[in-house]
Amino acid sequence: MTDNTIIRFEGVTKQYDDDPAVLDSVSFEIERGKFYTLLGPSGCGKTTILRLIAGFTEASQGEIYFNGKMINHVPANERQVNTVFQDYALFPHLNVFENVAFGLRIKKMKNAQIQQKVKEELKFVNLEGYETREIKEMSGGQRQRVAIARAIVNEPEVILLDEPLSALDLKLRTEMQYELRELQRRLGITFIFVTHDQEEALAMSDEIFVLNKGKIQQSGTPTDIYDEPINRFVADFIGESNIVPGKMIQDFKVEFVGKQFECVDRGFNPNESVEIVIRPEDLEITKKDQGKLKVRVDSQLFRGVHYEICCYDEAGNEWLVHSTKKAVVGDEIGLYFDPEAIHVMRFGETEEEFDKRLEAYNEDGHAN
Ligand SMILES: Nc1ncnc2c1ncn2[C@@H]1O[C@H](COP(=O)(O)OP(=O)(O)OP(=O)(O)O)[C@@H](O)[C@H]1O
Repeated sequence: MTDNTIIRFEGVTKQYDDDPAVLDSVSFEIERGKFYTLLGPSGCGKTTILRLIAGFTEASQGEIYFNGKMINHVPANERQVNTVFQDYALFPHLNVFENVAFGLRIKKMKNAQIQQKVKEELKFVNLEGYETREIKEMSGGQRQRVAIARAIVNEPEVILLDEPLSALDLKLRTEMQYELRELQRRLGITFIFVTHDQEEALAMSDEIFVLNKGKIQQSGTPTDIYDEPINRFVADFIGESNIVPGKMIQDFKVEFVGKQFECVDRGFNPNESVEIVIRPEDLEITKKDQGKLKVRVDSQLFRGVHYEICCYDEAGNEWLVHSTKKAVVGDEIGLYFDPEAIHVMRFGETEEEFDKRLEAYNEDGHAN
């Protein structure tokens, strides 16, 4: 734990009745002032983590700390957190000003002070002049900003955001991603953001926790997680991946599709079975005899920036390639990749073991 830790989960389990645990002994730390994202498929437990932090539900086991103090039994209204919900949960019968002022009125703040604070926050989220507007007269993006103003007016130490952008269309969603990130930087407070959209998570976060089935699969910066996924689930969930079975012959030598390749990984047992990941953008198309692998082009789609080319090797593995070069469906072509493009994953490795192996590897001067 560092001095900068604001929230800490220690072996937190959440279980309803006799059902399987929704969260299964989850431990993590959240540092002050950073943008965190909880990322994972529907039902993996993201919202449950937010609800536990906010105090809307209690842990079945384990401890939750806020600023070093155990808060398992502290009621929601005494916690220094505010939540922005997916549907914003604005009050439709109150105008913009009163929606933002709501929390301050409950705290019985003086009217003059409320006027000043609400005005300030509305300016902060670019809604100056909208004070008397009805909520139904506001667009999706504007409602979003009202919800954020309502959360920050209480000066919480942490803001929890539960899929706040999911109701917006793609263009507005992208705009709001920039806006939210910028807002977090200006405010300097901790944001914990929930999404099942991996691109959104990669674009916005300082740190990502990837969840599946009630467990944190991997935590790290967007580049850590993209470049060094810990297992098949993470590799598949974060971006598109080619994943094939392989064998680690010895340090820096791996075998897959019946061939041996130079790689940059080490620390495995000789001939250990592994899984290999190569990202589609790390594969280059060559003439059929000039690549490291021979494949047949099965289909091709133009995606604007690149072609998405689907190929199969002789063993029947699918290879997805992102290339600015066009291929011909039915042709045999070669695929070239650098040793650094090969990422080797160990079966059943825990995050701790994975981090240790990576650390040892980086200390040896093989940092990438
Ligand atoms: N009150 C409850 N009683 C029983 N089961 C619940 C309750 N609340 C949530 N669950 C279950 O807990 C699991 C995790 O739910 P949670 O809302 O945390 O998932 P999520 O990752 O946020 O999913 P989504 O992206 O769909 O919102 C789900 O299987 C859900 O059905």
